[in-house]
Amino acid sequence: MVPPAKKFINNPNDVVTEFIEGLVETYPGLHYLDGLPEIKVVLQADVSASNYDKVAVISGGGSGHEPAQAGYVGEGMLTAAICGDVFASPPVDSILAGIRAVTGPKGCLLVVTNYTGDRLNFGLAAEQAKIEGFEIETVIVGDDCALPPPLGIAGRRGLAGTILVHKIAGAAAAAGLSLAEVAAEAKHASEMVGTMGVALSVCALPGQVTSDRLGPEKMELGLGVHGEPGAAVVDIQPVEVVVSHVLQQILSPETNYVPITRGSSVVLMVNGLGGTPLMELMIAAGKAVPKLQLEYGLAVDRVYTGSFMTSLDMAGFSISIMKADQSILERLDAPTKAPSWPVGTDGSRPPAKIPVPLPFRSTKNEEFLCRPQELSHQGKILEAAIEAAATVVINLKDSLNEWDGKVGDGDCGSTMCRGATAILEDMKKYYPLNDAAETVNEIGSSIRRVMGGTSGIIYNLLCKAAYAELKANSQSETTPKHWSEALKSSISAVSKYGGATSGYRTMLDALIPASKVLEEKLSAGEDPIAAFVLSAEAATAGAESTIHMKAQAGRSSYVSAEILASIPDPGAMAVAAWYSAAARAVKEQSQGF
Ligand SMILES: Nc1ncnc2c1ncn2[C@@H]1O[C@H](COP(=O)(O)OP(=O)(O)O)[C@@H](O)[C@H]1O
Ligand SMILES: O=C[C@H](O)COP(=O)(O)O
Ligand SMILES: [Mg+2]
Ligand SMILES: [Mn+2]
Repeated sequence: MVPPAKKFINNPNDVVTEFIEGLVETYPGLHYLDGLPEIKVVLQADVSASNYDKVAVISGGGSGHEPAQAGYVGEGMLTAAICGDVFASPPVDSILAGIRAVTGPKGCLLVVTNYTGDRLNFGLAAEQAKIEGFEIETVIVGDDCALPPPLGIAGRRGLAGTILVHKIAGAAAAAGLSLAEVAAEAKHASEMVGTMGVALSVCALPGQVTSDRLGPEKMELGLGVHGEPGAAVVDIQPVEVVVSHVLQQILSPETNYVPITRGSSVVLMVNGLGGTPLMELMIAAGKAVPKLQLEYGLAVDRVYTGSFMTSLDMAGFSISIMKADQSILERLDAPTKAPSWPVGTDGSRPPAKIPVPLPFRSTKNEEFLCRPQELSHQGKILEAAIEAAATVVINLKDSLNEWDGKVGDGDCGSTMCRGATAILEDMKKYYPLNDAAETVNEIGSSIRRVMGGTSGIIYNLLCKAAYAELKANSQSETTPKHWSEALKSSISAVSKYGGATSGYRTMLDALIPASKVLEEKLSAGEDPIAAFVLSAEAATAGAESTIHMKAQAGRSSYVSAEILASIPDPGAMAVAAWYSAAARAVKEQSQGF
């Protein structure tokens, strides 16, 4: 057994919480929303929703990119940062807690990196916040220039250019502008910046074994900040050659990702990915500036070199180039107290914890929900199915992480395991198991509480749609036909929001065949349990068939076909596992009667 990567950590599950604890001790101008362990929000110490007379600027995303995003919280930059687990976007409830904590009457701008998980979790949180009466605008940043168009529905990744967007939005908000004006400046900035990354090594996730995909002689060009494979693997070159290649890729007139032409003014950011010494970053910056000036005819007005948005301990860097005008330069130069923006900062002691503004489980749920004293026949079957499904997901954690490490960012198993563990705990406490619809709703709220990432929000959507369908149609008893309809409507919801369908190499490639077989067999009058078991076989076959699919959604869409060709989609394999375990459990449980 290869041991996990060596790290200065305690429990790998606690790294984000313990990072924030250290951060707020270090920078007294920052506070940590206290009270609920799942909610990891860092905010400006002196801001509360009731007294805030500026537009709040909120960002966030998966952790592992420190100092992004929490290190950019401070007057003149972000008002709050929502921290997800490592490489997994934060769940909806955390984002909502952050919005509620800092948003005043002028509203809130969400600056979101373009990842499926972030887009959907922040998107749903924005919808909910609007219902609660908040003014919300969202700007999505996708500055990656590594891959040429056409890109799948995942689009361009949000990379270090996002930090420049934060600064511009934060300065515009500090200047007293309205929400529409701040959003317009942020959107404009996001359209002016392009980024590309390179790396010598792959990052090591806390508690996981490090992959040695590159070996001693190779480097990767065009990668993101999550360790997923880059666009190309090449022999190591001198940094000067690497810099030339990166500049050419960003400024390519073919992709035309940024409207920079001879004579333009630009801002340069050379960003370390966590494991690159400042010496090497400065060498890269020193080569990039004269190339931009002499070879591309650009005026380089500002240079920022340092580690601004990392990928844990990855040895690598990215270069971002933003087309600058007077207004952008003024925003970048405006003062800020954000500790990780490269200027001085101050703050008032002592650091304190302040409570999360609103409980995320409504009091209605807390008062009225409890596990029934006596389970009905259906309740027992449901309990056995949930228990089996959750247990198998927990047991599959390492395999899912390993697959996701090859075709994604290595967190799928950890995210799924977190959800499954919460489901088992909450089920014992308060799932109303005799009511199938309400139980599905509660599974959704367990997921919403602890599970971020793409899989978190997708399962959240699945549960919401299934609940609505079951609630509308299964008044007294939930029949197999109701379940089949609920599955169909959850799949439609996931397709609607996530944009993927059959053949895109996602969990839908397990869910859709399962749903079809279930519906067909039930309509043909097949015994419902046999139909469930047959549909589980279809889920498994569907999941395995993803090995041969090109990825058109999610993070795998950045990964080359050769790498994908030997690995199944982790999300689909997870579905096959829990769905099959549930079918087996239902069969066994029913035979017991
Ligand atoms: N648009 C989408 N619709 C449905 N499922 C998706 C979509 N994008 C990705 N997925 C699923 O999510 C899984 C990855 O989950 P996870 O690792 O939690 O998220 P992330 O890739 O954001 O880190 C993939 O294996 C795939 O099955
Ligand atoms: O750190 C990663 C991103 O912010 C989260 O994206 P994801 O949830 O889609 O993996
Ligand atoms: Mg992730
Ligand atoms: Mn992942």
